[in-house]
Amino acid sequence: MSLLKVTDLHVTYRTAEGEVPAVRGVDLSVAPGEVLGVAGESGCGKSTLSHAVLRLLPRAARVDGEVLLDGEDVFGMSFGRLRAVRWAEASIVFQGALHSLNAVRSIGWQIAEPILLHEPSVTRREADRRVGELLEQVGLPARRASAYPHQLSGGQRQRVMIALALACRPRLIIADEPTTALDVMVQAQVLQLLTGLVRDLGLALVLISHDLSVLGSVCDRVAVMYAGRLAETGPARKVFDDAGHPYSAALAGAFPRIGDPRFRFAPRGLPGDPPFPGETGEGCAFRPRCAVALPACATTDVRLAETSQGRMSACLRAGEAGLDLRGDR
Ligand SMILES: Nc1ncnc2c1ncn2[C@@H]1O[C@H](COP(=O)(O)OP(=O)(O)OP(=O)(O)O)[C@@H](O)[C@H]1O
Repeated sequence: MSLLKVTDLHVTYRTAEGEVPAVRGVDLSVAPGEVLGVAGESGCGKSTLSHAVLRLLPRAARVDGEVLLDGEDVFGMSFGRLRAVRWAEASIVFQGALHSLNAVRSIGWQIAEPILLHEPSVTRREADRRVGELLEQVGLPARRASAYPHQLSGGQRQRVMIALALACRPRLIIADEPTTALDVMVQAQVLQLLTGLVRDLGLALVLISHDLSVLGSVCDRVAVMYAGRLAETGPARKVFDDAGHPYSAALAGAFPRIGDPRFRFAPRGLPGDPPFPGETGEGCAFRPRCAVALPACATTDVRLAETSQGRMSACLRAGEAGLDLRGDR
């Protein structure tokens, strides 16, 4: 059974310039103990999707569709229930969270705060004990609780963010680009730690990143997003190694990895930019940047469909024998 189930989610921002359809019909599910990656370039709607799941969007956002958290309808919850659910059942690590720790409070104080707020029966002493345990779980000595954020390295602060996300023992964690500010080695360590904890504790994790190679190595499944829709979903490693959509193929080739024979010469990069929401036009939104587009792609609105067991793609050419979806760019 899914812990998180998103069905036909649409999010449109109302702005002075008009409507911005940021998410256009997304279906996702995540099971306990599973790590789902959501990949895509900036502006594809990843953050909007993750904020919609916990109803954290601004008032100007119109939301349609259904989000079930452990079977409970998130959009139908009272505000009281919603407050109880955030942190305690689902927590989110925001993009740029590394800089959002309070500079004048010890990290122990900051981790204890949500515990004391959400669990009124917990005493200060019990909260401090849990803070120590949480720090050790993320590989920091319990005595570091008295440290201030400036006394920690970027990687250590990121571990604190993970301890914070785990503080109220949620069943779902959403992490939006949690390690982008870190160097590659520390990034890998922190993601291994986060995904390891999630699997050991039987939680569900939605990990958002523009870097498909990172997701390919730490996630169970990935969903690749383009222009507010899913372009492809499938087992993470398979999508990275053998993409079933030209956009995933381009993303997989866009980030060099040492030792990977695909990058013997140079990463291929991806020319152009994603379309502005609302300016996707007719046909496939990726078509103007696609190296293998056919004339039919200009008029056919291809929806996500199964291409093989456990894999789905929204490309007319998916599954065509012998075709390299990266094309001859
Ligand atoms: N509050 C808002 N009002 C209007 N448009 C918005 C708002 N927030 C986001 N958008 C637009 O919605 C689209 C999707 O943005 P979103 O932040 O969800 O994408 P993203 O893939 O997470 O990118 P990034 O990694 O840069 O955050 C973008 O075109 C963005 O400009």
